[in-house]
Formats: sequence, structure tokens, C-alpha cells
Amino acid sequence: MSQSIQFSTPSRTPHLLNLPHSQFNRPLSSIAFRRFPLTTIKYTSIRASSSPSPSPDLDSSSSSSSQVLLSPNGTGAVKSDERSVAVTAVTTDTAGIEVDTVTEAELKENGFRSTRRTKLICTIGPATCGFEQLEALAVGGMNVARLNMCHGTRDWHRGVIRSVRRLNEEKGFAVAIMMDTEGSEIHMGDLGGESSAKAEDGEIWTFTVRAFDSSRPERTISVSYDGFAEDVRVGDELLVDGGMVRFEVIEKIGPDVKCLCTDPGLLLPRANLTFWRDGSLVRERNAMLPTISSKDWLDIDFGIAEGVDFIAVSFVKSAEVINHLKSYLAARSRGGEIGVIAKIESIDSLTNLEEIILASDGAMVARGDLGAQIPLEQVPAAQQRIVQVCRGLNKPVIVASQLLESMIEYPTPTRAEVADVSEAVRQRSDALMLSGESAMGQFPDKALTVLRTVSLRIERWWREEKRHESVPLQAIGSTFSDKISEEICNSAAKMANNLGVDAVFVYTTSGHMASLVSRCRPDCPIFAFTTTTSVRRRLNLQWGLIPFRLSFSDDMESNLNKTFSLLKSRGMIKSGDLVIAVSDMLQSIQVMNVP
Ligand SMILES: Nc1ncnc2c1ncn2[C@@H]1O[C@H](COP(=O)(O)OP(=O)(O)O)[C@@H](O)[C@H]1O
Ligand SMILES: C=C(OP(=O)(O)O)C(=O)O
Ligand SMILES: [K+]
Ligand SMILES: [Mg+2]
Repeated sequence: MSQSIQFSTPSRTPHLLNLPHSQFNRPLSSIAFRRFPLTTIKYTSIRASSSPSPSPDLDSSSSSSSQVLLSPNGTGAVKSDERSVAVTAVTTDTAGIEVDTVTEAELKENGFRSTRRTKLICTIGPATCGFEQLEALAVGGMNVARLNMCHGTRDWHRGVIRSVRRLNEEKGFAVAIMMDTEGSEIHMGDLGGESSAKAEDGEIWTFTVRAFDSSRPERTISVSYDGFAEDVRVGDELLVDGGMVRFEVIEKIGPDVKCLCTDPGLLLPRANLTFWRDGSLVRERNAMLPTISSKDWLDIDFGIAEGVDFIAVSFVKSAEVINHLKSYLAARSRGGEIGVIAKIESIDSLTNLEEIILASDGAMVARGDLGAQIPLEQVPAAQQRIVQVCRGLNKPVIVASQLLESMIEYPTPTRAEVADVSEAVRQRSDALMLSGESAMGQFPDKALTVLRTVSLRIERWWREEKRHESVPLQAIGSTFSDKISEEICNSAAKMANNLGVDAVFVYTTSGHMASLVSRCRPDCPIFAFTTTTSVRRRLNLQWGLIPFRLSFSDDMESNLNKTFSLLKSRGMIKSGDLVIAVSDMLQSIQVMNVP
């Protein structure tokens, strides 16, 4: 026996467009119950406008009408003995399906439920910039590679970007690239090539705005901000990296500031500097420095030219800078192809949090600098608030910095670090980020494994225990069509949980519909089918989405049949699996068993 519920809005009348969403569906809808010969529940809202045609593929060379590309990196554990298999058999096969064996093996072996929902970002640095090292990270679950423009030359970054692209093309991965701007906050120079310098208790160091022609004079550090010597006062406290090393200003001599080391520690190249007076952060003229410096604009042009997927903006103060960058990108890159991520790491960004997040395509809880600007004990509450605001506004959120800091030097994390990672997973942030652990640490792969295994374990535990309280999600759609999409995704996620389905399938051209399903954090994984490789990569930042590239039409029956046969032929789904499908072309919900 079969059931079908069909919900249709035969035409969209202009005078109804601004009705609050709680009112719109009753006067507009006609609900009919039909019986179909298959065990199928179908709930369809037919939109008046014709469906948009799929936008042209960025990598048109690799686009073919019947290909499916599947991300490996949404999946769960990859055992190290699978690695050799995982990295070889990818690319096309005769059935017209492209898939990497990491995901394939995972789905075959453990089924849909085993896939990892929390996404993982690795900062790439000297420890991980080689092709094989990048490949090991991709196999280990890296969804996004981050490039910190504070470090390295543009040529170096270009090499990494091209390696990641090659990895994607050759091995079928969908690793996205996030470029992170330097910003114009105050930081130290690069230590004249040394990897670190040790400051001991009681030593006198000179912080200077002078540039060095040759090697760095002993116990001398250059400072990036010209007004530094004028802004600081004798008696101020100077914090390196938010307090990893502390100094007291004891004398000012022209461009040089003499400081006494009060808390010893390691000075790392280009470390961030803040100064404090009477227990408060001093914001002198440096508060007026532009969020995006002239060097950052050049880096942004470089990012556009190299086709990065995201630009993370450091030290965002207001929504204005985000809007400015977004219009700049819209004019220069092919509209909307680069996502803008606001890094929340300053007092101003907390003050203007909602408007900043609303303007952005996502946010990062950049705890490193945030912890240097607000008291450390306030950082966890700020993290929770940022994660909640992002979820409410449907923007992906990244929890970053010091998640596994000790693993820069040691092969196992501290218990406290595991607890910190668990908390970010429990909060259901979209992504976790490694910084020094993957950029210059001794155990990048091990650190990634810890993020992966802890994510999987905590996700499963909370799911099985049904511990997640259902968060009421505020309505966010502004157009009538957006409101329908939102209601459909909310309902689909609820149905998926109540019916215990194996997966939600979402067919989406822009990716928006997929993000709306992800926002609901359903118990099952979300297979997101999209027509372009660039959207597929961007979706790889979002919670629970396993992004595929697939060409599809506005005929859902044929899309489903095609998807079922492609995935079944690879053994990734099987007859009887229960699936809910939603689509942004037809705005429909269908519940069915795989035939
Ligand atoms: N592209 C790079 N080249 C060299 N070193 C890098 C690079 N990216 C990151 N690192 C190293 O990894 C450390 C941690 O990275 P990250 O947290 O992104 O930077 P920062 O410490 O400047 O905020 C940096 O301090 C730096 O030593
Ligand atoms: C992610 C951060 O930014 P960066 O590493 O660029 O300082 C941070 O401050 O936590
Ligand atoms: K940065
Ligand atoms: Mg920072």
C-alpha cells in the first residue's frame, strides 16, 4: 500500500507575499490524499515560477550529464589500513559515476548512520604543504584547507591551492579552500627566519617599529604597527598571543619600547600583540586601523584569481566591512562563488554580532585572539552565543584555535582538550579547525584523527541518548518562496527523525536548501546533490552534508531514479533504505524506500 500527500500552491498571488509564514499555507493550500502503487508518501508544493536551469559548472571540463561526485570527507572513521585503497581508486567508471573509495567503503561497511556530521578544517603550513601530506589529510577527513595569509608568500600559497585542486580532480575529493586575511591588528615581525625565540623572566627586550636591514638584533622584536611606540605608555602590560608571554613597558626611547619580561615563554613569528592598562585592553589609534589592509586587498585579489572558496576576514568590527567585501567579490568573481566568513575575535565583533553574522556567509569563533581581547573565562560563553546565533541565522560556524594545542608537540591530546572538542561537537557547530597542530606541529595526521574520532563518538552518543533538546528555530526566510523552502526543510528534518529514515536527499542548485536541512541537525546524514563543483565544495563546510555533484532536472521522479541507480550500482545504498527527498526546484517532500 502506498500513500501520497500532495500540497500545492497553484499560483503565487502577489498580495499574499507578505503574509506571516504561519498564515500563508492555510488559505493557499489545497491538500489532496492519493494512493500510489508504491510505499511512498509524497508531499509536493508546486511553485508557480519555472525552475531555474542549473548554473554552468565552474570546471566544465569535468562536468558530464550523468556524473555523481561524492565527498569522502563527510564520512566517519577511515582506518589507517584503508588508506592505501582510499587514495587510489577514484575517478570515473563506466557507469558514469565518480566517487572516491573512502566514502564508498564507509557507506558500504557501516551504513549511513556512521557518517561524521561535524566538518574538519586544517590550517596548512610547512608540516602539511606537500601533495602527499595534503592527501593524507584529505583521506583523514579534512573538509576545508585553510591558508593563513599572515604567513608564507603568495607563491607558497598558490602551490598549496593548486595541490588541493589537483587532489580534488585526481582523487574525487571536494576539499574547499579558505583564505584567512592577515588583518591590520598589531603583531610581531617574523623573527628574521628563526622559528621561535625564548624570552626569560627578568630579561629586557626591545619592541621597535624600526625595520631591520639584515639579521635581528639580540632581544629585539619588530612590531607591525607604526604608531606603536606613541600609543603605549610606561607601566602598560604587553601580552604576546593573549598572554603566552608577558612584558611590562619600562621605557620609551623614540621608536624603541623597552620591556621587562614578567611571564617567560616562547615568542613565535608574527605573534599577535595587545597592550593593557589598569586591567583593560588599550584601544588607541590601532582601533582605527582598517579591518582589511592594503596588503589584505592584494591577498583578496590573489584569492579571487586562484578561485578560493571562502575568505575569512580577521578582526571584523562591523557588518559594513563584510558588505563591502561581498560587493567587491560580486563585481570581480563570478557572483557569489566565494563565501565570506567573519572571524569573531574582537570586542567590537561581539558587540555587533547579529548584524555581522547576518551579513556574512558564516562565522569563525577565533578563540586565539578573542581570548586576548576579553577575559579568558568569558570565551566559553561567547563561543556558545556565537554558535547559537549562527544556527538561528542559518550560517555555518567554525570553532577554532587551541582545540588540540598540546598535539603540536605530543602525539596524544590532553583530557581537557578532548573535553573541549567534545563540547564544540555537542554544541553542534558546523566545523572544528586545527591551526598550529596541522600547520607546523609534529603530528598533524594524529591531531586530525583525534578530531574525527571524538566527533564521531560524541555525535553518536548524543544521538543515541536523544540528549539534544529541540531548539526552536526562528523563521528567517524573507521571500514567500524562501519561507516555503524553510518550512519544507523543517518538516523534512522532523519527519526524518520521527520516521527514523536512513538519509535525507536534497537536490539544490544554489546550496541554500541543503543548508536549511543542515540547520535542523537531523539524526540522519544529508546527501546534498548539486550541479556545480564550486557549490559542492562550499557545502563541505556545513554540518551533516555529504555533497555530491550531479546534473539533474526539475523532474523529481527521474532525478530520484537516476540517483538510486547510480548509488545502488556502487553499493552505497540498497533496496529498502528509507529516504526523504526534498528539492528546491519543486519544493516537495517525498518519503520512499529505495526500490
Ligand atoms: N603558511 C605558513 N607558513 C609558515 N608557518 C605557518 C603557516 N601557516 C601557519 N604557520 C605556523 O603555524 C602557526 C599556527 O598557525 P595559525 O594559528 O594559523 O597562525 P597564528 O599563530 O599566526 O595565528 C603559526 O604561528 C605559524 O608558526
Ligand atoms: C583563528 C584565529 O585567527 P589567527 O590564527 O589568524 O590569528 C584566532 O585568533 O583564533
Ligand atoms: K589570519
Ligand atoms: Mg586571530
